Amino acid sequence: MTSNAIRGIRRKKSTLSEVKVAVVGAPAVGKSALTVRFLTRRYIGEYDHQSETRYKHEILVDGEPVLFEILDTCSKADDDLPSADTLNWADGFLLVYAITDRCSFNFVRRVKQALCGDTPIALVGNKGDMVHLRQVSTEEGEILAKDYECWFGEVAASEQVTQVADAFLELCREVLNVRRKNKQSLLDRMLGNKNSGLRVYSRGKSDSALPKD
Ligand SMILES: Nc1nc2c(ncn2[C@@H]2O[C@H](COP(=O)(O)OP(=O)(O)OP(=O)(O)O)[C@@H](O)[C@H]2O)c(=O)[nH]1
Repeated sequence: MTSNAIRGIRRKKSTLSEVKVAVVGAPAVGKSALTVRFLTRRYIGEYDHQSETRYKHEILVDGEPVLFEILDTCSKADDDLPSADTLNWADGFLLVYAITDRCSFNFVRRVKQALCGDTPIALVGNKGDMVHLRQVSTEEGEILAKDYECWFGEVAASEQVTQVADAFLELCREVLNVRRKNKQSLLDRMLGNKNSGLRVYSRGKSDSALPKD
């Protein structure tokens, strides 16, 4: 292997961002269907699992290599919110409800209340193919997302590939953005502190305008 190739691999490894995402929502909203759709592009109608599942997946997001860790959570009841471990583990949350299930919409609101204010989230209304059974309007989803200042989309894991991937990718972008901002503000604070003893002097018009004595 050439030294250039080795350097390339080293660079790639060192720039690989890790993003941990938890997929949360009420029972049977399609969390597993969405996760498997994103990871494999396939739809698995009946996905029987009794506990949460964790996946690792490497992809390019806007040209940047990202190691995605996805936690497909498993809620057993409508009042079964994600554990403190999950809340602490994830960098971002895909909040999923089913447009056919009003209770699941209320569920994501309760989850949001349990999160810190600036936690990256994306809001997904799944089962968009079942409009005849709709209980939550698109507008309600949009209003909630506006309130949360987050990405929102209605999707159908059963029929769509790109739209489902978009939800995960948008969340990933948000995690990376927040990370960059936090890094920058930390840097600013450090530099700000360092410079706090310095007086900024700039020569300008005001110099000559000062009264001379
Ligand atoms: N029509 C329709 N059905 C869907 C869609 N997504 C999931 N389902 C169905 O909804 C049911 C629940 O899907 P899951 O993916 O197991 O849901 P889940 O949220 O992971 O369920 P739990 O892990 O038990 O909480 C299954 O019967 C799926 O086939 C969708 O987009 N459209």
